[in-house]
Amino acid sequence: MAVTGTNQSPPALSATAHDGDDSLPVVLIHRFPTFTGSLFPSLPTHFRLLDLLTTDASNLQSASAILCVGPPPPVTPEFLDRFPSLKIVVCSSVGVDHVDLPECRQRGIVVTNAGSAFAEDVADYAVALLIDVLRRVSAADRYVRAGSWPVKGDYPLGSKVSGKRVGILGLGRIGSAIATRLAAFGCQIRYSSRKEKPSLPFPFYKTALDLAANSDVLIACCALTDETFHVINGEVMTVLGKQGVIINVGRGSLVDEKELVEFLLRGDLGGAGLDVFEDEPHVPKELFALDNVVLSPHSAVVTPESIGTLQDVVIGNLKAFFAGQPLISPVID
Ligand SMILES: O=CC(=O)O
Repeated sequence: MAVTGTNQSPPALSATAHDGDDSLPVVLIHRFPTFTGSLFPSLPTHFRLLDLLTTDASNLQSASAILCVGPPPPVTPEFLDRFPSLKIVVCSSVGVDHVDLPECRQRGIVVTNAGSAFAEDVADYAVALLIDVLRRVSAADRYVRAGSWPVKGDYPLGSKVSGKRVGILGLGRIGSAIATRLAAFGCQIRYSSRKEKPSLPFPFYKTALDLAANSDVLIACCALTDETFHVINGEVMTVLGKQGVIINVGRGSLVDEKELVEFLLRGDLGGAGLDVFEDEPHVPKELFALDNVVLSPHSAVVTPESIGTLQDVVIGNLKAFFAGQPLISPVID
């Protein structure tokens, strides 16, 4: 999961990247050209920020730290070749699928992510999407706004949330926060994760297929890796069944989007709540007409209230690195 989606700007950030005090440690900012937002307000107090898009590359050979804001364009081997002294890539997102982790590991470059800075925000949003799809909140809102209520009468009933078997794909910080919330709603939680977590009271299923076969709703919130690419495929959708619902707050490519569109168009799935897509910001147009689908522009990620925590994590990781201390949220170290 991303501080932002693939190319969105985080909200409410307020100091632009700039050269600063020469005595401060240098941090290179890696961002999309379209990122017109600004950086965390107190970042320039601690570091001299050099924007990769506006700084002469020949000045950057000795830089040891990069801050990815976004996520930005992919951090590939070719990108890393430009920075021979690089030792750390700090990401403001939870998801780090834009970073070639094996390559970083091989080069001895550590990578950090946003840790738990906005796990609650994403979990809240996943629950919102689930309730919206099942109880048809957005669709009913459209019905009222279109003036249909007095003309066509009552809107069709939605489906009960309590009691639903909810399969969570990825029981990390976000998945766990979703589980806590939905358990309080009376849902029956089960999960699939890289590893079983025996201390948790929820049933564990080894594969997405087994999880889907035992769930009414599948929530994707795991990291996107080679192993989880299209982990929700046609076979998984088939066993989830005609009433089954898919919620995705992770990455678009966790779900085979073409298959998903086909299943929804044929009525072979009950619905979907999608905050992420395979080719953001482009969303399959076929979904626009479907009232059992809730679409959202990679908005689950963070709230202004969580930006302060995110800033602490980002700055904390950079400070720890320059001080030779343990990192706060290493993904590889
Ligand atoms: O999508 C959001 C994130 O990875 O932080």
